[in-house]
Amino acid sequence: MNKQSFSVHLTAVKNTIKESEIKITGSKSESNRLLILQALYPDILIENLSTADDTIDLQKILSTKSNTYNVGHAGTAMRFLTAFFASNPNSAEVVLTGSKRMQERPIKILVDALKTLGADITYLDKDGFPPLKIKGKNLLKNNVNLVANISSQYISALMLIAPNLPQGLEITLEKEVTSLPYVQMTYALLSALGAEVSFNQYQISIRPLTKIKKHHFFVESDWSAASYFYSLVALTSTAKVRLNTFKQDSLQGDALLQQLYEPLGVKTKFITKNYIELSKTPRKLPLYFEANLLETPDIAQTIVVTCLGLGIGCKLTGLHTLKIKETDRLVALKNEIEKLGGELSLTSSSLNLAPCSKLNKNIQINTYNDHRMAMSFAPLVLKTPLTIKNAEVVSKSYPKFWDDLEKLSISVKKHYKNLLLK
Ligand SMILES: O=C(O)C1=C[C@@H](OP(=O)(O)O)[C@@H](O)[C@H](O)C1
Ligand SMILES: C=C(OP(=O)(O)O)C(=O)O
Repeated sequence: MNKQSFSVHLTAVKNTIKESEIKITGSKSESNRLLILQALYPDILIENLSTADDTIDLQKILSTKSNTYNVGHAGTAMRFLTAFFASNPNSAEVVLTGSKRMQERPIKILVDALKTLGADITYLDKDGFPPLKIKGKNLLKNNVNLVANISSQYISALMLIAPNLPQGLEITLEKEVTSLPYVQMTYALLSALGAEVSFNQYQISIRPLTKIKKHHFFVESDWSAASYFYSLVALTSTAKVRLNTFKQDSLQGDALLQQLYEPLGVKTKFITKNYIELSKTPRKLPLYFEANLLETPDIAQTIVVTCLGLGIGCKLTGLHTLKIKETDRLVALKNEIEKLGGELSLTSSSLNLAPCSKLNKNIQINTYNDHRMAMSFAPLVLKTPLTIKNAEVVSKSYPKFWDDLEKLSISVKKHYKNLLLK
């Protein structure tokens, strides 16, 4: 996990990228769900698994025997493994921990729910936060209430273990469900596997499953990763980028990019069953772009930075989960946008960007251990040269990001401490 740190200096011909084709890695959300399901039902075969650190680390943990496991920055791995270890009566006592930031990301709602079902979990440091000590048990109770407005990952974590529980599971959700498409993704994967599952607004019911129906799963590529190419195309004057492997009936909420970026001048076309082509359409931009991203929180940074580059205003709501992600993303955005000359005002669940006609030059962007801070600011290179610090953070979800950017004829110069390598 100790990667060598580097910054990247980005330059490009103004408003221009080369027409190109990019193979985006598998969805980390689909991959991480399928890895947990595969650990429960070993006959599952997975194709196009994500190469994200979050997925590779989860895969290693699931295939290694140890007393202590470290998930690094991976929220899904932390939440899914807590439920997995707690419900596995054959698992020895384990300690589950993560990065310094992971130890500040709340997990109490999930731990309380698992304890209600009979789990044996203790906090090793601060109450409500990792690290956790978990002793695996047979969870015999089969109904639980869960607060649903903080992180959908708690819901998915319980759903993933449910078909393997002796009595299945009934979950009653309280408060408005946040990041709903991720719960629907979990539901869809369980149904495809053959589980008897129902999901009616606040009630989820999953029956025990012994014999799976579907064995072979192909992971669609990651729409959140595709968002950076939407931003690049929006910031060019004319461009075409082809991305694969995507599906028209995606399980990923971030496929909404196709509609969200239309008013920002990006057209999406499925040119074959699995290839999309993004192209720039000449159109009058709105003065203000507005959207509620309650269901698609991971693309908030991409969108606000696109609007900054386009010189238009932006009002995004539904962002209350951003402050408990890899960093407080609202504060991080404000700091970096203001360095560039933009003006961003925040509430605890929304942001408002004022139209900005000119960006400051040669700014160094801090990334706060957040892959999405690095990747969302990179497209601004089409407007002004800039440096992204600690650029290695992208490997959390998209290790080849900087290589793929070079395919578009963007110059990416890596600076390792005192060494200039490329
Ligand atoms: O279940 C998942 O795969 C995810 C759910 C979302 O988290 P929240 O439900 O905490 O918003 C999302 O932000 C994260 O990147 C991946
Ligand atoms: C929030 C994210 O991931 P996680 O919560 O799984 O760490 C993300 O990838 O943007």
